[in-house]
Amino acid sequence: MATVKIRNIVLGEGLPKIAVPNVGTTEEEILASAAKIAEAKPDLMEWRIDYYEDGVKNAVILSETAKKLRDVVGKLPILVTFRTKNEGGVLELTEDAYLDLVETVIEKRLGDAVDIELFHDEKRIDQLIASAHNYNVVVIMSNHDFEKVPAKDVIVFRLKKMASLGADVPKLACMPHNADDVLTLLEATNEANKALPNPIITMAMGDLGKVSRVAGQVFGSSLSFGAVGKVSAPGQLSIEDLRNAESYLELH
Ligand SMILES: O=C1C[C@@](O)(C(=O)O)C[C@@H](O)[C@@H]1O
Repeated sequence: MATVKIRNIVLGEGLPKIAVPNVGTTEEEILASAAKIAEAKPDLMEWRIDYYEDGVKNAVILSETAKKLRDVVGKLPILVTFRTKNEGGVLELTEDAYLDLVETVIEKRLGDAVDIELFHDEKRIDQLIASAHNYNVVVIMSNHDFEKVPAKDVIVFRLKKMASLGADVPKLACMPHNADDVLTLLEATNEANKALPNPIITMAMGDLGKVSRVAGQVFGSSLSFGAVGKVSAPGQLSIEDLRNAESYLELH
């Protein structure tokens, strides 16, 4: 399997990596959470900029905060994510505003990796992926269904589609309502992981989905999101629980 390097971490090799979301809403909160997150030593910090309205509205403010954030976390890899409202995010943006914001994140190199959602204008997505690669920014492409778990073939299709568009790491999160739904997500993960050269990331959300967040080694998800303080999605475990579960379940 091909691996993907984000600064000093390698996705698709060894234990699934742990990302902690930073959901601060002001610069002060963002920097304070970053200090706590860095102290907990995850593999990566996800900066959820949809929580940071002032920064989303003003690229200068966003860049200034990004510089301070880098000083606080040192070498810790940073994934910058604007999650749209349709896919579980906090702020509403027009299609163009979303795509322009992602472009700013890439061209100002606000992080080492960027989240780009699959379901947007394909031409712009193509350009953004090309630009990210020019700027040496890793592309984690994502899709979220907060209502349900799509059919297995749909999940596999979406993950393959992301890879075919040039994403480095395809990612999908969905909401199960019963055990069958969780199995569907896990089966799709196993199938996509075998079919694709890319490391992938999947999770079922909510309490039912928790088991999927610790099952990456078995079914093929290369990263799991754990919380330091506030969660950014339902069912996220604390970083301590996630770390303990991963080492307990380690394959030898
Ligand atoms: O895509 C994801 C996954 C996630 O939704 C989760 O369920 O852990 C959390 C988000 O912050 C992140 O962008």
